[in-house]
Amino acid sequence: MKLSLRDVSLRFGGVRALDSVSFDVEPGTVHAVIGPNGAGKSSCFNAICGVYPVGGSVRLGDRELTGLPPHAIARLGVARAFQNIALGGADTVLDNLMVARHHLTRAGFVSTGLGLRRVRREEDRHRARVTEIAAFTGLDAVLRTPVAELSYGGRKRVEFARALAAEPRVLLLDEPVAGMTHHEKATTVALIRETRAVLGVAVVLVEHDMPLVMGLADRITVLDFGRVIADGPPAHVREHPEVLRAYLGAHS
Ligand SMILES: Nc1ncnc2c1ncn2[C@@H]1O[C@H](COP(=O)(O)OP(=O)(O)OP(=O)(O)O)[C@@H](O)[C@H]1O
Repeated sequence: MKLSLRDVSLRFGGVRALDSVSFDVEPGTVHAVIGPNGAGKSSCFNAICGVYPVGGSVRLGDRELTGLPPHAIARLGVARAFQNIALGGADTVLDNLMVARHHLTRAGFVSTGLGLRRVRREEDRHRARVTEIAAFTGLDAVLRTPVAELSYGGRKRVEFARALAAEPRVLLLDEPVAGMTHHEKATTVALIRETRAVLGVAVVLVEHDMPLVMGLADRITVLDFGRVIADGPPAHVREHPEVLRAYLGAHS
C-alpha cells in the first residue's frame, strides 16, 4: 500500500517547516528522508503521524490520513520508532511489545462483555505473535528482562520491535542508528533489510549517517528549508547539484 504526500505544508509562525512537500513511498521499500539540520525531516514524520494539522494530503492506499488523530493513523498501519527511547523501563520486553498491540485487541476495550476464556485466548494469540516478533528482531533471549537492564543498542532494538508489534504497513524510523556502535549499526541495517524483504513493510527513515543511507535506501527524498530539492534513487540524489549545495551550506 503506497504512502503518498501531496503538497503537504506546515508553518510555525513565520517558519515554513514544510513547504508543499510531495513524494511517494512504495510498499516494501526503504525510503530515506534526508536534509541538513532544520530542513523539515521531523516535521515530515509528524505530518504523516498526525501530530500537527497540516495543509495538503497524506494518503495510505486510498485512505486519507490528513485530519485523523494519531491513534487512528496508527490503527491504519503507520508505526513510528522514536529517536529518544520511549519505553516503560521497569517493564519487561514482553510487556512493552504487548502494549504496542493494544489497538489490535478487542478484549482491551470490551473485556467486561466477553467471557474470561475468550479474553485469555486473545491474549495468548497476541503473546504468540509478540514472541515471533521478538525472535525476528533477535530479542527472544531477553523477552522477560526489564528494558532498563538492556544496553542502549538493546533498548533501541526493543523500540524497533515495539513498532513492528503494531503490525504496520509503514514503519517510520527516526535516526535508527544514532549513538550506536559499529556492530549495533550493522545488525540494525540487517534488521531493516529483513523487515523490507520478509515482512514487506515499507520503512521510512530519517538518518544522518550518509554512507548508511546511500547503501540501504531504495529511494531518497532530500529536504532543505522545508522543500523537496531532490527525490530518487541514491545514485541520482548523490550527484544532484542542489543536494551538494545544501550539504555544503552554500545557500544562495
Ligand atoms: N514545534 C515547533 N515550533 C516552532 N518551530 C518548529 C517546531 N518544530 C520545528 N520547528 C521549526 O521547523 C523547521 C523544521 O524543523 P524540523 O525539526 O522538522 O527539522 P529537521 O530536519 O528534523 O532538523 P534536525 O535534523 O535538526 O532534527 C525548523 O526551522 C524548526 O526550527
